[in-house]
Amino acid sequence: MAKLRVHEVAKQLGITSREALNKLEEIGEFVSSASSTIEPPVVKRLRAQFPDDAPAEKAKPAPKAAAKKPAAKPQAKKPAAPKAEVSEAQPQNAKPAAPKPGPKAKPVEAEAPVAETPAPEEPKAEAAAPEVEEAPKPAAKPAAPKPAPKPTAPTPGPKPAPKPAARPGNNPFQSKQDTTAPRPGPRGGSPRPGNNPFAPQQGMRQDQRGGGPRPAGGGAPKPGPRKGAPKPGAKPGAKPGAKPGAKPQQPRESGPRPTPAMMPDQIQKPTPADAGRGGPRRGGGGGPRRGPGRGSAQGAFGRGPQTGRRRSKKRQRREENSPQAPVIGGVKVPKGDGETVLRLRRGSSIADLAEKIKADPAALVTVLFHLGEMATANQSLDEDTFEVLGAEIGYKVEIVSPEDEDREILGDFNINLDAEEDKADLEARPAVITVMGHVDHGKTRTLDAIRSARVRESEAGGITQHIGAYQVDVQHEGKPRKLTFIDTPGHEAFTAMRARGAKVTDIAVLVVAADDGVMPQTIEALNHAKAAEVPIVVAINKIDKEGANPDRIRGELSEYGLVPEEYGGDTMFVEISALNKLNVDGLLESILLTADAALELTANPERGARGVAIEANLDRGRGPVATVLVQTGTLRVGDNVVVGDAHGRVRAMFDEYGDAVSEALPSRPVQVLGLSNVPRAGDVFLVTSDDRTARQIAERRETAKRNAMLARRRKRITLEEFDQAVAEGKLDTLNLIIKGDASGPVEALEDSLMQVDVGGEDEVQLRVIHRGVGAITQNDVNLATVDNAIIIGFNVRPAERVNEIADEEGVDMRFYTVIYDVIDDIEQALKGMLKPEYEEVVLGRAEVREIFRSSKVGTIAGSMVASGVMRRNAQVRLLRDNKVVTDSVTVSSLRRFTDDVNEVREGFECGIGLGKFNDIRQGDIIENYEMQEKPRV
Ligand SMILES: Nc1nc2c(ncn2[C@@H]2O[C@H](COP(=O)(O)OP(=O)(O)OP(=O)(O)O)[C@@H](O)[C@H]2O)c(=O)[nH]1
Repeated sequence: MAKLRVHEVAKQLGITSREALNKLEEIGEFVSSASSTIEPPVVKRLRAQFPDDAPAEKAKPAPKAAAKKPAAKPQAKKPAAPKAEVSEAQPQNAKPAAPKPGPKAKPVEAEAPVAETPAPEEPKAEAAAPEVEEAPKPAAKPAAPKPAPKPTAPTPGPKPAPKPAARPGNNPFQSKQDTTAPRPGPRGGSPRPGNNPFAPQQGMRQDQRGGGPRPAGGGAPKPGPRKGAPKPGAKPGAKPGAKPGAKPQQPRESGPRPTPAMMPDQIQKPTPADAGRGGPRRGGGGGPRRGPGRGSAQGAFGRGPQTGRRRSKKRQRREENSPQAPVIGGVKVPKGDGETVLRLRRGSSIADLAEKIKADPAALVTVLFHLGEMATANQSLDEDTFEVLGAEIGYKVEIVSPEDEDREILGDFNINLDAEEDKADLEARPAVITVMGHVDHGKTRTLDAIRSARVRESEAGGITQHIGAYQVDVQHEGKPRKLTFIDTPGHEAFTAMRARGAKVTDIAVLVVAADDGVMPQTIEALNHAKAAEVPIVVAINKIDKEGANPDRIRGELSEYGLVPEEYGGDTMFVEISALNKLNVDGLLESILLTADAALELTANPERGARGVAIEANLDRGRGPVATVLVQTGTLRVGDNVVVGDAHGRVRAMFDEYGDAVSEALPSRPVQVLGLSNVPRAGDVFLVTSDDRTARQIAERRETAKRNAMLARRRKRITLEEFDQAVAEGKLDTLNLIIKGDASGPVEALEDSLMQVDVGGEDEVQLRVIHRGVGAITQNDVNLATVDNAIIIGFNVRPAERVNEIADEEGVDMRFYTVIYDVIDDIEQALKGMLKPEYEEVVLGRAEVREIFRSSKVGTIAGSMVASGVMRRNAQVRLLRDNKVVTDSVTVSSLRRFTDDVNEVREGFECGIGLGKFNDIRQGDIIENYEMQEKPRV
């Protein structure tokens, strides 16, 4: 029988084509245009919508049309499945239920009774509905249009191969089977789409479209309502011939459990759709006609079609209201706008991130998994991982620096270390000085000379204790002044404290032996002081020695930017003999003059003390003992203090003479007893209002420290990333530390580097912040840590344990034996050309055995992994007859059966999607490869 077109039917009904189309859509039929043909059952239903014409229609196709579409529509309309694939799969199942019988009147009748059986199941379907609603809506719409084409399909086979599909489900590449066996599937569930790795996507979908599904689903359900409903019991046995036994069950199976192998989501999703809509409609096409049995089932779940529609709208609304709930890696996570910054502490876990964005940690774990990283929800992640994860879900994740973190901790206790002091409260404080210089140039002796020359009268000649620092009295311009010396010579302690963010030193005294001249560690110390922007006073020592040549020192240091005042510069050079205590006063005076000229040293003594721990140890008798340098405020016995992660009440304080003191003013070093444990040098200490606060701060710091240990240390700059850092505005200077086996090559290297063309004026700068001879030491790493420098080792290696420290700190150390290689690398890094070298590594090959098309994911290559492994997101080269068809695509989807997987190993079948690239054919070879970074030699 010729099928009618929409406009023809419209004409018969005396309505416009538009109205007809609208009505069709309203009843769940999607027809693309007025010239589209529609199936007789649909015609009938359409006519039924216009009662006046009812009689006329009955005369026509009424009998067979029965109730095909209704069932189908519901599914179609419903977004049902979260994944398009699934939603499509359903229709299949649904339709199959009522295979082809539809067209024939008899089968329909036979189904009637059957239809009733399904009813009870509907409830279940409904129950499942919520889950379905959770599913991403997007799929819904796409699915809907598909139903339209079906009208044509129904006709095809009156009786879909009864038991055609001989368990196609067992075929991993079922699509084919699907195409042929779509109808059978619905029935007894013979198709077993669940076993088809590609079922959700292609096979099933296509089937659906093919029309098989619909007719089936539609046919089955309707029959019930129309014919069956009125006289439920009458027909049951009537037409069993068609497949009596089978049909009754089909309707149910169609949705809920198509096949045992089917995935749960597939099973559940379809069900609701079918039940919600199909059920009711079938049941009676409306309350009134409904048969008793059915009525009851429907009654429990609302009014069929309407319920479904209402839910659909609700879902739609929800969808619109939460447009930021994308599906990433198959899970739903709230999506950020790409700008929102999330600040996380070091050592934070996925659970912490999830809490901030109110997401399900498990979902984030899945997203991360799809990004190629595996982590549990409570595992600490490093900065890079958070960055990648954040980018994926639309957030900028920032890991707070240790300094910021501490600031935040203190902020929680209303303590602000950066708060400006009221100028009126500020009073002058003594300068704090560190003595640095090359080995054996006399640092210790200089400190001794100062100490012994300036100790308090009563202590003259007496023994002072080493507590890490001491204070001396000086008469300057007729006024008594004080100076505080850090009693640990060398820049190691200085750098270590600086690396911890503590700024202790106000002035550096650079000791240079007049008989030896400027040596590597002289420069090293000089660089450290410069990096810390600390003014320098040069003590030219050992002038008593023969061969002492102070002017040579002045000249040499001028080359390093320390120009003596007498040469027109602003650095004070003082000639001393530490051994003979010669001109120690001159040195002290120069220090004071420099302090007065270059610095404004003030502090507010009238407040709770704050400062830095200079050194600490565990004393067998006294417990933890820490020397702290008060930087502001006054520390008193009885104060509650917190130093790093140690806390306690100051039980007693001692000065450098071993005398007990009751209070310490700014710049005063004192030994403190009463702490809970031993702090580290460089830890900040502060007085708190009560012991509870001190304890809580200490605990928070301890936790932060532990977290930091757990998380991998943040990466500092590497040569390869330098251009990126410049591009991002994070850096404009490439700091280098050069260590070599001899001073000659080091100097030559530095000279050459200085000649490197660094580009235009506003381009980047190259700065050698330190150079030296010998192994790379912890100091070098410390300096690199502080100044974000890269260490160049020229014919030298790191000293013991330094490798680990550099690794922990994320410091990039590079080793060379050829000077030109260094120049080359630096040059390229400056030009942004120093890209890591990569080499291609083939991961595996797969043979394409079947091709499946899916409207959602495009072409899927049903393949067998012939060797190696297929990995999701890895690059792919597609070979056809050994010729490369493309090598610029990646594995965008990888499935084993219905599961998304990250990799599939040799000997297993899988479905491979190459994104938008669809030119895949049977027999093609998919070569999976990745570019791996080649270690530089
Ligand atoms: N003649 C003379 N010898 C000095 C003078 N200052 C220090 N020395 C000697 O130089 C040697 C090293 O002095 P230290 O003070 O230990 O030198 P340092 O820089 O502290 O050495 P390290 O701690 O090893 O880095 C000692 O033997 C001192 O006696 C000086 O002014 N004149």
